[in-house]
Amino acid sequence: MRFKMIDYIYENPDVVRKTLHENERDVRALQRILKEKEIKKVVINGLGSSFTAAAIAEPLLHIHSQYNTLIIDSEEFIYYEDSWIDEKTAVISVSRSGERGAAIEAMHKSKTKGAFTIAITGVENSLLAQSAEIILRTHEGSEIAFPKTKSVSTCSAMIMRLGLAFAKVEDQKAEKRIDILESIDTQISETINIADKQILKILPKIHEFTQIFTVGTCSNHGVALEAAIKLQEASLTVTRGENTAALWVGPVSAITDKTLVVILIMKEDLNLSIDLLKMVKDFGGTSIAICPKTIDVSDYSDYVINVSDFTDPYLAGLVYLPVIQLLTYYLTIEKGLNPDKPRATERLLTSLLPVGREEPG
Ligand SMILES: O=P(O)(O)OC[C@H]1O[C@](O)(CO)[C@@H](O)[C@@H]1O
Repeated sequence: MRFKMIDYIYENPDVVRKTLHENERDVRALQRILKEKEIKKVVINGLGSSFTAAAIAEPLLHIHSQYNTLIIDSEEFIYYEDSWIDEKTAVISVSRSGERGAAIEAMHKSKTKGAFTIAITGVENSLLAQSAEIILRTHEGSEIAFPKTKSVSTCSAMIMRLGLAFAKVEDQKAEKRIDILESIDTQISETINIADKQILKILPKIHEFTQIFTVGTCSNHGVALEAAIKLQEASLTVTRGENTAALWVGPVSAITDKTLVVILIMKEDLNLSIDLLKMVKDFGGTSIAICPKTIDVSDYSDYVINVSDFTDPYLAGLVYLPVIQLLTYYLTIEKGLNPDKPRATERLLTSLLPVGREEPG
């Protein structure tokens, strides 16, 4: 049986390109508004995958945005609102559905404190969209699968674009990255085509692990966090997402022969990743390295899945993300589970949706 999730994963390149293209004018307008309002701080919040979409873009925001930036889970808004939210703050709430209580509440509270509010959402008439001053709509189209894939990519690309828009005029590197981002859909597409075949080849050997660790650095740290959400939501496999170094300094001790470690590797973290791969072997675990063909870790890793040759660590998360999505899809169906509607869907939605609201398709 073919599930919707795999089609959605294949739509990634198109919907990322469309989202960036359709919002370009609004992004430039927003750039001016933030200047006029003399904004000093930006607070980005979301829940679950919408939070990890922001986490993937976070390193880029930290190096380019001229505004002090805080990225938090919407449920943690209460800890920061007194010191971060005022009339010089832009609050960006991210929610594909636009129907998550905490993200909407963060927006309402921000408004009462005079902050400027922006929604990144896929649904134009959602509660979140209704409560924001500016809406940046993601263009993933319909996504009925409960564990989201293409909309995580569109939200992340949108936040990356904003991070670059918030750069100072003289920031030449930001200009270059805008160009790279504009054509990143081809790298995403190439990656999906390569990785899909490679995952299918190794699937019989990797589907029985009961514990998974996913790790990466820079934008791939956010991808590792997203992998933990996705793999648990869909395949029901206990998964921990970490920064590569954070797994290496201690938690690596929990690895056993039941553990699969998925390491997202770039040239910047190659040495660290090789050290970790060696440790995984010493502790009896099994590893998958996700990296471009230009990086050869076949001596250290049990399996390798390739991404396209992409060399920007701040944008790379968008290129590595579909590999995690494909891995989730195949591990889920291999277990005989339905990736579009995991068993907890109804129960979770009852507590996630505001009263009287429905999950958009
Ligand atoms: O982007 P949204 O619609 O706010 O959803 C956030 C989270 O809610 C879910 O849709 C359900 O938990 C997750 O898949 C997602 O991570």
